[in-house]
Amino acid sequence: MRITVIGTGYVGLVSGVCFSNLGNEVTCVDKDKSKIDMLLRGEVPIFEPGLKDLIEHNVSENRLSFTSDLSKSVKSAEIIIIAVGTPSLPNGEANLQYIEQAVREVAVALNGYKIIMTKSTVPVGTNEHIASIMSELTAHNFDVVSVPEFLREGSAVKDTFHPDRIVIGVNNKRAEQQICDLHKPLTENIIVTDVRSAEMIKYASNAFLATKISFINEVANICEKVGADVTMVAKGMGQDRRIGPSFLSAGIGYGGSCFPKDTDALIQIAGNVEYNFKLLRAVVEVNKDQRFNVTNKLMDVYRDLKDKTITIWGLAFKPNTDDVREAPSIEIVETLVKLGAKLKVYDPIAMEKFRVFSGIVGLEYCNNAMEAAAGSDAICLLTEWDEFSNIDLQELGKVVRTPVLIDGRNVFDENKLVNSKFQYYSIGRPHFNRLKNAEELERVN
Ligand SMILES: NC(=O)C1=CN([C@@H]2O[C@H](COP(=O)(O)OP(=O)(O)OC[C@H]3O[C@@H](n4cnc5c(N)ncnc54)[C@H](O)[C@@H]3O)[C@@H](O)[C@H]2O)C=CC1
Ligand SMILES: O=C(O)[C@H]1O[C@H](OP(=O)(O)OP(=O)(O)OC[C@H]2O[C@@H](n3ccc(=O)[nH]c3=O)[C@H](O)[C@@H]2O)[C@H](O)[C@@H](O)[C@@H]1O
Repeated sequence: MRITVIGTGYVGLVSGVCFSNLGNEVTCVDKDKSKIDMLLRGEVPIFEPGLKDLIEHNVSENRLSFTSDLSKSVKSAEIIIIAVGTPSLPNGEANLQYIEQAVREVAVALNGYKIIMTKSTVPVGTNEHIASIMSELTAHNFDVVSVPEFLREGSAVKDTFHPDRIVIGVNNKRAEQQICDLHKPLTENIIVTDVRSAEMIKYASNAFLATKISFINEVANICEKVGADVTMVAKGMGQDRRIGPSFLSAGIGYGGSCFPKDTDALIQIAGNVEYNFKLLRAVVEVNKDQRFNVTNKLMDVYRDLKDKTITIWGLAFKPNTDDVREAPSIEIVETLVKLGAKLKVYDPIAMEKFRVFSGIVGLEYCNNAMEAAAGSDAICLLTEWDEFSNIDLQELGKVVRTPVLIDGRNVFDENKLVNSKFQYYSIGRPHFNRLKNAEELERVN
């Protein structure tokens, strides 16, 4: 098959690599020329484990190429994959301007029957809207198919090559056959639905995962008050096959380019048909509050943060990515700056993106975890990079000014902390919170 992928973000690049690796001839297109120039130079605009090698391999086999010439690329393709962004509008609704623009450009370039396969996350009814834009601008035949993407950043390559399932929303048998054939080498678990159901499956899946996270975070907050350990609670719950163990890690809440925007969008989709999605509204509200768990604990220890040196370990919204979109770190750092703290920050790969994206000034960016901790009055761990969980706590204890460790992701276990001098606070594990305030800290130091 000859395939054109429009958009070289996570979804576009990883799909492009996947389909070329399966033997198809794939061209990835982006209107952002700087991204295409980088890709042509052999650089990858995003950090994603395994992606660079796969791109190199498929380019060298002449199955994968990059261009900013959408029209030419569309003309030579049989399948056009739409993978452009669908960010939030101020009211939470999905902004479809990039989709509409891309579709218009595709329609104008059409030179015969093609399948338009939408991988971007789009509200229910959007693929019908895409078909109507196409019909207005071209006399050629086409089919529009919804194939929502379920990859996670940080494990995008693995998720794409070994998906739990593929959902194909399609209203036409000929297109169904071609798109099923395209995906068959990846899994036998292909679920064919109507287009609207496929669009809904994507939002419902993300909303359900976000619900699990907010649920366990609320349980964690209660655990702190009743003296239970949320990690034990999650383990005990997760062994029930009806519940499952995943997405029950309590912490500082979910971030990223998708859960926050997709939960907001689903609330709006419901609102547009006069349905108040009360449960999902609560999920979003719980998530917005949860990030302040870290700053609240810091305030419990110090009451006043003026002139205190606070270390931030981790800026990315999750490990193994440099993505900081909607990362809880942004609001936490902003809050601490407002409270007068002096901040030393470190992330293994997301610092440059954080600097540009957050626009927060006056931070000291450090070269490694130890350097960031030197002279610190408290370390706040916000992203569970291995570099942090593997740190030598004895050495760490020697470089900090005051040994306070606030673990927003519950990465340290009790055994590791026993012989360290750290006052350790985590999420939903109250028996770990060994000391309560600055006076007590001064007494032990
Ligand atoms: N990032 C992720 O992990 C996942 C994202 N999704 C969904 O996939 C979609 C894409 O997300 P990302 O890959 O994160 O995108 P992104 O926002 O990182 O990149 C989108 C790219 O599309 C390009 N673009 C926009 N309009 C264009 C046009 N007319 N012609 C050519 N290029 C154009 C932009 O320049 C940009 O490089 C979104 O709807 C998102 O919700 C779904 C699953 C996972
Ligand atoms: O639509 C999307 O873009 C994608 O959104 C998520 O993927 P992603 O945002 O890349 O990463 P996740 O691993 O889901 O993590 C999202 C956030 O939830 C947090 N999280 C996750 C799991 C958990 O138990 N607890 C928790 O706080 C993470 O720290 C992170 O901030 C979904 O998992 C993907 O299936 C989906 O395709």
